[in-house]
Amino acid sequence: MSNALLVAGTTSDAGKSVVTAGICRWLARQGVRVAPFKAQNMSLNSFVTADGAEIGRAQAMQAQAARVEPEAAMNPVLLKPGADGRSQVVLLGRPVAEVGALDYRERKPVLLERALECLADLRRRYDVVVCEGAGSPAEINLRDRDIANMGLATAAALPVVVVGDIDRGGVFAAMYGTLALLSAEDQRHVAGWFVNKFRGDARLLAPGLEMLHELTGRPVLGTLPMLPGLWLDAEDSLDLSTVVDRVDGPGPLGADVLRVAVVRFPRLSNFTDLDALAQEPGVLVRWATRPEELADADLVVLPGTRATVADLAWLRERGLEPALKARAAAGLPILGVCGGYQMLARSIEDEVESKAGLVGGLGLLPTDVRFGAEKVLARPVGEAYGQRVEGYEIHHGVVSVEGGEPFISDDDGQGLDGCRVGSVWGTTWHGALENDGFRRELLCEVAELAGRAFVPAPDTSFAAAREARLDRLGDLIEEHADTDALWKLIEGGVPAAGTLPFLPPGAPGSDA
Ligand SMILES: NC(=O)CC[C@H](N)C(=O)O
Repeated sequence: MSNALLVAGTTSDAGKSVVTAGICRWLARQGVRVAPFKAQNMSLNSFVTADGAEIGRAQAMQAQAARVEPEAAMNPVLLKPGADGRSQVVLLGRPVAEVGALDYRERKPVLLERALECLADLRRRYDVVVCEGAGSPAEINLRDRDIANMGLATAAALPVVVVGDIDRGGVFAAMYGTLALLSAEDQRHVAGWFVNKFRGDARLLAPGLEMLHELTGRPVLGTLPMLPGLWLDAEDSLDLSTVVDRVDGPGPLGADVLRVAVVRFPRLSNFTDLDALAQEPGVLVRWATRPEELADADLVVLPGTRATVADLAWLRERGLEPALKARAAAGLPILGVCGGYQMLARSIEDEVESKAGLVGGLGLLPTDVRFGAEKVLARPVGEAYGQRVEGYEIHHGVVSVEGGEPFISDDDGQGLDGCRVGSVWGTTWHGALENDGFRRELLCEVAELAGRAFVPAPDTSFAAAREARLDRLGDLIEEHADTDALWKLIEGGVPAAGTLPFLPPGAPGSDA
């Protein structure tokens, strides 16, 4: 049995992550031990595994869909773009280099080796590995050094399915063109299509699917409907409207809603922290980039960022500093998370991330930040408001606190993390807001400080909401894909030579 499959896409955002997660959940329900894998992910949304490795958030979500523990091998290479066109390369969970696009290209053969080792290891330990590609497999300028799409599929003998987004239009051309621009060797691996985000009449679509099969020799293995309001912490789209379906969701409990404005830093990271707030009935979360947009907010959140000093400079250019200071002086709530918490400090000394040296912070908390070369990756646990708080840490900057009150404490009430002065709070921990009890208490306090008759629902469970969504993805595959054909592909591996037609012209320069 081949026991693996690669899910590629005609474009970024076609829905590879969703299809991968859906296949993982479908297989897990059948009692199959399945693991997700993505050789290389470029994202600022990451997650820390139980053993302290940093991986892409999408693979952590897919591991949850598979009901297995996320681990470094599931995403061996994570690229985190920074302020200066360079990216931090995280290899097997740890940062190893800062590179520009050209130097990165040089490293790819070595990275492919590591990715192949991880994939082989997962295939030994799991019944099935569902791999996700990156971008499009037909990027003809990048094929020679590809490690995430056909470069991986050919090296690891993976059958490939290609997902196309029909909502954008042009899905048949995108699929046909994707195949036709692959070399004969690569084309051998492509075994079928997934049409994603469909919202039309299936009877009208059917002839197109048949024509595509006819034209390419490959069948459509699934036509997945658009799921409105589907929130996934995998997405890098920054589209808060997808986070929660307001029309069908429950309304506020009290007389007022609570307005949360999140400062949209250019290098925003782990904005998934806000998903839990947006899940709360009656909490309206929106982005802000101007002082006027903070004016009527009950809570302003300064979220995490990959580039603290550069994004602090951006915040100042946008004229947000006086607005934040006036808020704090008026006793209105501000919450900083990780990079946002760092900005609230008196001073930031950074020879690592921005190399800017000593920079003045917003001075809203009695704290000072010093960036260290070593990245802190941790999964801490503590308590606040008498509620358990589990979080995760991903940062180079270390905050030292001199005064105020601790925000999160250990069992004995000793400060563990964060600082609070009046209506300004900050914490290094991501994920804190996913803790239901803690989130409700914090929102109650925000409502009181902001003078709103807002009451958090007593029963919102973030974990249950996430689980329900993973189930919907499993349903999507079970109900709308040809699961028998999918299973045959996973078992049978790359179709035998000569069984699938070659579509000309093939990749430029290949001898197909
Ligand atoms: N997760 C974050 O917000 C990181 C903050 C900052 N860029 C650091 O590395 O320290």
